[in-house]
Amino acid sequence: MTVPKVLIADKMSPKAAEIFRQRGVEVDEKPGLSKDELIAIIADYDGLAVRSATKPDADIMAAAEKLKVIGRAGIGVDNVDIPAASARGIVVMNTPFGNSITTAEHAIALLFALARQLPEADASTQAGKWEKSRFMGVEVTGKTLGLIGAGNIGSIVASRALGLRMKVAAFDPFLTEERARDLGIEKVDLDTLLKRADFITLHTPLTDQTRNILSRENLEKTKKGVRIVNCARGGLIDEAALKDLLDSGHVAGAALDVFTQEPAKESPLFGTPGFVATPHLGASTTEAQVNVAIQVAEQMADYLLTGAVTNALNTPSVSAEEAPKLKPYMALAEKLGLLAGQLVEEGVTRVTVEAEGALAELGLKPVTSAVLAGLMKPVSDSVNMVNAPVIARDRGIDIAEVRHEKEGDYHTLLRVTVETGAGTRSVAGTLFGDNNPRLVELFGIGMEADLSGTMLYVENEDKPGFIGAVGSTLGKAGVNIGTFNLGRRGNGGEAVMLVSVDENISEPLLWEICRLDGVRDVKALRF
Ligand SMILES: NC(=O)c1ccc[n+]([C@@H]2O[C@H](COP(=O)([O-])OP(=O)(O)OC[C@H]3O[C@@H](n4cnc5c(N)ncnc54)[C@H](O)[C@@H]3O)[C@@H](O)[C@H]2O)c1
Ligand SMILES: O=C(O)CC[C@@H](O)C(=O)O
Repeated sequence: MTVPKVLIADKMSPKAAEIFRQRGVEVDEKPGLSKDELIAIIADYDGLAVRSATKPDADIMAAAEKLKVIGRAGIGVDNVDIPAASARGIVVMNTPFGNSITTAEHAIALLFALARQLPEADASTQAGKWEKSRFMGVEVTGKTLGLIGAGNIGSIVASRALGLRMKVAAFDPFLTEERARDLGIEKVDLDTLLKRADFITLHTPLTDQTRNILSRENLEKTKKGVRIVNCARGGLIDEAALKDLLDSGHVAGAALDVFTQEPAKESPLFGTPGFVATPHLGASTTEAQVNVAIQVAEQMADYLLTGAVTNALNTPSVSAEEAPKLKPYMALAEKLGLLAGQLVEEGVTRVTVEAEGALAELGLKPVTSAVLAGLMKPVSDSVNMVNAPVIARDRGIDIAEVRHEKEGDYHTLLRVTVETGAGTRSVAGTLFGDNNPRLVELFGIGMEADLSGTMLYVENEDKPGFIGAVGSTLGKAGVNIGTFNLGRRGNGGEAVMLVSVDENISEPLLWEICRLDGVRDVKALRF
């Protein structure tokens, strides 16, 4: 096995490089590369670790021939083109909890900075002005904090605000009444929040639904004298409207850690009374940076070395404990998918993945991804486990997963059923000795086969002399037989054979077999 190689492309705690080396992953640290410089070297790397400065886009990924994983040491992945990564089979992971406390603390720090005008008071005092009467503040105790987004960071902010004896009203469409009760906060709609809040803090990702959530219209609906904090993402607030409302005195204060354009080297907001700015410092504490560096390096090393997937945004998670157990099933799943994909002739409309026995106790999502990757391999060169579910969905293929806790004839079984306009066909396999994938059922006919190399598939009427005829046709063509695997639905009924051969099967040879008496279908398969 070759040693995987990772590039750390942004400034990161040295802990990340230390962990990669300890885990046996080669690592280069090159923060501050331009896009062109990154494109020039990225082909060498299996992993790319970034914060927010590097923006892995489709151009960078097109040059990244070996890249398997992009790790974001942080939460927001808006700097990574996830669809482009998925299309190339690159796993994108983040570290969703490593900097949450730190960012929540920054939001609280900004809340106090606004309540007591700390930056302006500091500048004035250090300028020798001693303007005691200019800086009249407000207490936060008893005030209402309007929380937009009550996920990881929002709920930490809520708990800190409750500790400060604030009341917390949250707008988050995914917040349940039960969770709100557990957090000790009130779930409200956005208009109620805007009307009631003395302070507003934003903790949502930037999406089509949240972009401009504090639009001019919504800012105008806020309570006069409101103070606003944004430690989440630029783009959530209309910055021009915020400037106007600060100027008019409707908004008493606003603190932004994040901006629509970053780095924000200039802004109409700069210098506005009541405005406080920090340069995207939400996650910038020693503790948080060590946390995210350790997490991203561990997760990327796990994936590159063992296949374990944690906190991926474009592929299902596989724990380090499950990864070795799932590995042989993934091989079985891909082979069964590949078999089904080569045997169906019409567009697939539905795929059902059924697990029986031991497999039913494991996570099925990665197994389904492997089935789909195998299924679509005959029609796509670039399909893999990461992009297969996306491609399948884009093609309108309906996917179902079924678990049967009860063991059947085998201690573990994977069945793949494929529906097309021409009907439904299913194949099933098991693991021999816990490790060796074997086909055990083909279109409902019991048959054992090791799916590997080149194989001849023949569907025929069960009649005497047929097997000999196939054998001698292959022999005459100089094709050596490895194994002969047979199955039939009953004496004289439908029969199938899978013959592994040492040479390629030419088109004329296929035609010759096709012309044998009783043949219904013939195919050359590759595994
Ligand atoms: N300033 C920084 O340095 C910094 C640091 C860390 C995280 N962040 C940003 O903070 C944000 C929140 O992080 P998190 O870890 O709490 O994320 P999270 O996913 O745990 O929480 C986000 C919450 O937003 C809610 N949400 C989604 N759409 C919404 C909508 N239309 N209206 C209201 N709520 C909506 C979700 O339901 C979820 O509860 C992310 O954008 C992240 O990038 C910034
Ligand atoms: O890396 C950083 O400094 C910012 C991280 C932050 O924006 C995040 O989304 O985690």
